[in-house]
Amino acid sequence: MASSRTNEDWKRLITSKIDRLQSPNSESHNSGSIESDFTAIVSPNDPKLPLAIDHTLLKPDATNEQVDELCREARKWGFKSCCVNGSQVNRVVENLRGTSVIACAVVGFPLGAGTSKSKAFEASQAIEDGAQEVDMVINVGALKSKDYNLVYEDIKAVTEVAHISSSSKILVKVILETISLTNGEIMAASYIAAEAGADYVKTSTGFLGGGATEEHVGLMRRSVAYKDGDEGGERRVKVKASGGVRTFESCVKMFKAGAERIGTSSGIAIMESRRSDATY
Ligand SMILES: O=C[C@H](O)COP(=O)(O)O
Repeated sequence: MASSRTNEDWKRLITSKIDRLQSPNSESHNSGSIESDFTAIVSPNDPKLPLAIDHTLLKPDATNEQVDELCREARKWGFKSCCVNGSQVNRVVENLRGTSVIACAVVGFPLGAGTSKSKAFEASQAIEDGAQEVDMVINVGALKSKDYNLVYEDIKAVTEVAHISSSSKILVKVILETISLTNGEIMAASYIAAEAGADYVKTSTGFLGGGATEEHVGLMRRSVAYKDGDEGGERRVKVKASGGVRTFESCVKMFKAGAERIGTSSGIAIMESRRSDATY
């Protein structure tokens, strides 16, 4: 269903949202408790750690053998998912059959500049192939043009496919590409994603350098906090930190800032820090 909001409506809503978030005395400023299943993790030996990690291989020249290895590693360590490009979803699903590790597919990746219809189709194909989570890139150019309705419809095209058309609910993570955005744009994009039914807002593709920062994760967390409690007290929109998260210490920082999922191509290095049994 098309949004009944115009770009002017969105501008008003976003301005009021940002004003509330920036006001030190407002309820919104203090909302968005960062307590989660993962904030208490102080050791890489904590069994919850791998459940927060999307084990990721998104480079364009990834071979079948590398995808198989990714799945072997995910099974060994018990990661939450293997995150891959669409053409590899079938292979990942076959590799992970009978395990608790799920397949996650990226959509509109890494630029996010294609059409909403193509993103929706890509998502539906990935879901048909067995993906249980979909990570889509927003239309960054539309956001910067303040074409908020396009940004919303673009996300909605994917959340509708994932939440309505499939028999089991597929989670949608919305990649903002924070390195390209101002703080105001991060708040606006987080708010629009939450309104469009996102399950997570995610920082980065990892393709533009930079990546997740504690500041951006915290800002995203606060921007979507207004949705908390909508569904039986469950936190409604979560934050995934991705791009440049290479160490256990970095994971801990992201959890403390409000992330409840980490996307990383360094999952093995992170898990192998178990040897030291360090606490932070
Ligand atoms: O979605 C996850 C990112 O692409 C991973 O980025 P990374 O290679 O910097 O860990």
